[in-house]
Amino acid sequence: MIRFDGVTKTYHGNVVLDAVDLQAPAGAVTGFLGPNGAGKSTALWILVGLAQADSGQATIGGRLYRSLARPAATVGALLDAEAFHPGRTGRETLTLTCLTLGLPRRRADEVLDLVGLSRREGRQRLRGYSLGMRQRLGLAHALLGEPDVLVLDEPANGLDPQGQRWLAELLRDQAGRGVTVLLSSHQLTEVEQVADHLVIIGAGRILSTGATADLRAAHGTVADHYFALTGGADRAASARARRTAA
Ligand SMILES: Nc1ncnc2c1ncn2[C@@H]1O[C@H](COP(=O)(O)OP(=O)(O)OP(=O)(O)O)[C@@H](O)[C@H]1O
Repeated sequence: MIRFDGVTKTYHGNVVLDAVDLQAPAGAVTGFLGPNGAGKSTALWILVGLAQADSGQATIGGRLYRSLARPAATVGALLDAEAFHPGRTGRETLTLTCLTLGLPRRRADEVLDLVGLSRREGRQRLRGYSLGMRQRLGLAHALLGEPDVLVLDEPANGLDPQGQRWLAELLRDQAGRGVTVLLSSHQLTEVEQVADHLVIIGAGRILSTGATADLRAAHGTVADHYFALTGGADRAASARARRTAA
């Protein structure tokens, strides 16, 4: 279970997250939707201890990330598929993390299989990977420690339609095993199909939360609901930017 309670974050006087409350339950996929600059990545960075909240807290199973006893077995994160060294092969990248975490080297091959990267692709250097292959490697990396919680920032970026379908099945399978999946994305239709719950954020504020089926029943399509909410959030963001510039 992931919880945000009153998380506020300011960068250079701009409020990027404004008293954000959010819950992502275990055994479910929670889609985290919002326009560019809404604060999704900042929220995920705070959750995994890469950025500090000014106030409030984000917890995993009731604990701050930094106080988790076994962080890699608890949380798998894919925040930036470009973060790995381009000169290493996919398998080397995974094996290095296995060694760091005390996992058997064979786990690297297991997760390569799980994300559909072949042995030959595993031996390729990352500078030769397509964006879709890098996303798959990032997912493999997140899955190494068989975590209870998956935190994924735009994992479908660069995946072709088959890749997106595969990702949806992987996430449903993980949720079916009791994993908490928090998935940020811009891809409304794809997220709507995979997510049990949706959280919509705009200009740093939570605009809507609920079960996907309930939001659909109440608002027609999730896309209609999203655009009705975030059109206003865009205007709020522009107004704030103008105030900051003035
Ligand atoms: N390290 C930082 N320093 C200053 N401002 C930052 C920093 N990180 C994020 N921001 C600002 O915080 C706001 C929210 O950015 P964030 O990346 O969290 O949004 P997002 O919803 O993930 O957007 P996108 O969908 O484009 O990835 C933006 O205005 C961004 O410029």
